[in-house]
Amino acid sequence: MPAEEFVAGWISGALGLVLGHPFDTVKVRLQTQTTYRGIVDCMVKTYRHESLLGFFKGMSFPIASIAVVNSVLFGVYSNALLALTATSHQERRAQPPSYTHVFIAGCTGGFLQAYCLAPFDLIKVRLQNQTEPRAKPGSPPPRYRGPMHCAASIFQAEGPRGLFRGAWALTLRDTPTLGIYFVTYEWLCRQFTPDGQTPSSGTVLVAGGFAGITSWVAATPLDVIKSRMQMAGLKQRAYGGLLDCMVSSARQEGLGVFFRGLTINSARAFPVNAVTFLSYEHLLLSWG
Ligand SMILES: C[N+](C)(C)CCCC[C@H](N)C(=O)O
Repeated sequence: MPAEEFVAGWISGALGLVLGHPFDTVKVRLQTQTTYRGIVDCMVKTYRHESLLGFFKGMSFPIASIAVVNSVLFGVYSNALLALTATSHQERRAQPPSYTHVFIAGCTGGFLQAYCLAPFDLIKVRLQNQTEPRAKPGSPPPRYRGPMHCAASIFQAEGPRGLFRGAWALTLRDTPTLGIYFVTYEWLCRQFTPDGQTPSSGTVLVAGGFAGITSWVAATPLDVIKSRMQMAGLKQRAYGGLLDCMVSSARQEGLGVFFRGLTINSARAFPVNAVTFLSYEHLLLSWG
């Protein structure tokens, strides 16, 4: 496996991520805080209090982790398909796997990547929710000084298990929805590509973008619960568990709570996943 291409894949994954991060910060804030009236209000307040930098809080860890998380997801997906259908990536255009196999392989990849993602995602969410402006003399410092300090504080206060707060909700969110992700991607590619041929770059971009949107739409209800459970360690409000978090959120805020961040999740998902799939396909093609 040539190293340059791995680096290229990581960079394009990272590019997608940087592009999507401001949307992600607004989403996390809308999901876990009640001070904002909507997307625009949240953007304006964030900009006023924290400048453009506010939108990029909590980004360094996801950038560092995307190499691991993406390789686990795509690596496990492809190897699960190999085990299920006995075809390698190159053979799959000529002998396309069934959608059931694609779904099972996607769920397997999703399940395993969720565990790699959990601690990074927790730290990201905690940092994104710090609304204090950057170090102004005289103002109280934010609780976490950065990702390492955040990880160390959680570890000290709660031990290693603390770093996996919300991991269950994350696994439940990602296992089925990554199955949906790969099924949507495969289905759209096959619609626009003559049998046996490799999909064009345009097709890959559109199919990747819509795969991202579809899976995020399906994932949003559990995404809200996941973010709330990750924040629960900090706020006074503690949930008895996943179900308790669902029920009490719905009771207090109505069923609409499960769709918080849906618009913004979808807007972010298109560019991020178009770029991710394009680099994935290009790398595999160039490795031959
Ligand atoms: C399964 N779920 C919808 C949660 C994520 C699927 C897309 C993953 C991609 N890295 C992204 O950040 O958009």
